[in-house]
Amino acid sequence: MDQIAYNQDLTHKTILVGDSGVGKTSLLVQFDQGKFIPGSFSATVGIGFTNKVLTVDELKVKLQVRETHTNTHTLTLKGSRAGCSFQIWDTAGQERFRSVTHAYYRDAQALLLLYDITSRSSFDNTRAWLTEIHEYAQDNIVIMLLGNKSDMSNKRVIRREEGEKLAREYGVIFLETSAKTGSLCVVLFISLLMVLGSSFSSPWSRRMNLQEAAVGSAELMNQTQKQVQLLYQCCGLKLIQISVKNLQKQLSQIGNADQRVL
Ligand SMILES: Nc1nc2c(ncn2[C@@H]2O[C@H](COP(=O)(O)OP(=O)(O)OP(=O)(O)O)[C@@H](O)[C@H]2O)c(=O)[nH]1
Repeated sequence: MDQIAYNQDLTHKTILVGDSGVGKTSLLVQFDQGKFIPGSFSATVGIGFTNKVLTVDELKVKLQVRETHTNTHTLTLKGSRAGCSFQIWDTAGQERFRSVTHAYYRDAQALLLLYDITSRSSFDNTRAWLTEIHEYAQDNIVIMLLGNKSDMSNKRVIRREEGEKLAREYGVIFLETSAKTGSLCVVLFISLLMVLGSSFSSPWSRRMNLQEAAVGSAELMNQTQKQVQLLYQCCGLKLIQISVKNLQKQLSQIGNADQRVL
């Protein structure tokens, strides 16, 4: 395994929050492993590491997911040339872990707030989450509101427009995702990294290539392209063009994952 040097001072932290059961862990696992594991995640026994390499604009980055205590995963992205690292923390949604979650807010640069499109209460609770976020997080934190489980259209109770409206009200980015199908999971995380990475000069802020396993059909890729454009418009960053053809080509070359479980 490559030894990748990075500067601890440039660590960017992202946290996933939202009610219990909305799919935070599933979304992170989908991004990390390109798969969906149905059923509830229980307490992780021991410590696991997964490493894999993907390419963002010719920059090789190493992903590291660290599973620690109950439902808490850390995903670390270490840029080999960028000299920075990104960590994505998955928090437990249950009330009893809330004080632990608060501690993570303080030094996070980005936050993914999830609700479940089949659960009215999880959507209603996002307002309370947002209040809490504003209380504990940094003022300039990047927030994304995510309506997860978009694959369950027959059980949908929250219309997309409701999510969009709430996001507009709070001035945050909105996307619907599915940890099951992988819909937008990859682009979501990569986009977030790009948003966070925009504070660095090249290569993070240049044109990017996506190389990941979780995105499927051409239709989804078209949708992905549109969503990325939307994200960048929302974030005030320059529009980044992603060639669907190039993306398809790269997706077919997947397979360089280096996975290890201790
Ligand atoms: N159909 C469908 N099911 C999902 C999706 N995401 C998560 N689930 C299911 O929803 C349940 C809860 O998912 P988790 O990922 O454990 O939710 P969580 O938000 O991490 O929950 P806590 O750790 O308790 O905060 C599991 O049974 C998942 O399989 C999705 O996108 N689609």
